[in-house]
Amino acid sequence: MIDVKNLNKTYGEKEAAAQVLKHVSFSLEKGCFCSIVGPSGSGKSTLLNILGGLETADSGMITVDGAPVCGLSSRQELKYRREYLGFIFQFYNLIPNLTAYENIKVCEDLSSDSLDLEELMKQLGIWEHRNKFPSQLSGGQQQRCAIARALVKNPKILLCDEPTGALDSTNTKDIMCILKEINEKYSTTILIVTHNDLICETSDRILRLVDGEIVQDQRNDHPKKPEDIDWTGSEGVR
Ligand SMILES: Nc1ncnc2c1ncn2[C@@H]1O[C@H](COP(=O)(O)OP(=O)(O)OP(=O)(O)O)[C@@H](O)[C@H]1O
Repeated sequence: MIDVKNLNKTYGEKEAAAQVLKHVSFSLEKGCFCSIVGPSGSGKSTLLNILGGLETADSGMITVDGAPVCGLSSRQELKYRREYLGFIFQFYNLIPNLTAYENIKVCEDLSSDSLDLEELMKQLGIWEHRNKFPSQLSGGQQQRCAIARALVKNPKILLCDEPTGALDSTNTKDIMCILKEINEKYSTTILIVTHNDLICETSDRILRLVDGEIVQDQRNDHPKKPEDIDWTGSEGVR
């Protein structure tokens, strides 16, 4: 479903130039649950942002369902993002002066093929908090809202940048269970940038980046269920 070929990205110029992605290539099939791991500064977020059209690569090719998604016009790029992509970030990025419900509703309105908002909020356990503003919600509740916002338009690909990084172990477990459930129920392809090795254990694919290069591309034929993992001690691990 996602094909990445020979992706390169350099920040800065001349002496200050730093190549942060080097000849990155991989393919992911539809419904894959993939962890992207590696040391700080290895290029994980840059890769995710390029896949999400938030940044551009210097060279290389990305195709999704056989269609190129690099070098699109702004109109085509908007269409790609609307139809294909949902984003989840470490710090939720909810709009502070909208209620939980309104934060999700604005994204529902973007799609012609959206999921049922009330059902989704109930599934995520946040329906009773629908009239609260983000500042009145706990971190776990805010992240559930952010997940609902990303999911309501029924994206084919969910890009998650350290989604449990700000959460305690109980919420980490809950959020991982939700992401797995979504992956299985809707065959959503999920990519998670993380420093948490336990998340790798739940994934069926693990890409490891070091200094902008993929040094390991591993399949895991027996991913663990998040509910079977003891997440104690992994709180705050991004
Ligand atoms: N906009 C930018 N301009 C210049 N350099 C950048 C920019 N964004 C990222 N970098 C640099 O690119 C490198 C890769 O950054 P990136 O955020 O992709 O790493 P990461 O693996 O996600 O790190 P972390 O695990 O700490 O979040 C880093 O050295 C970073 O300083």
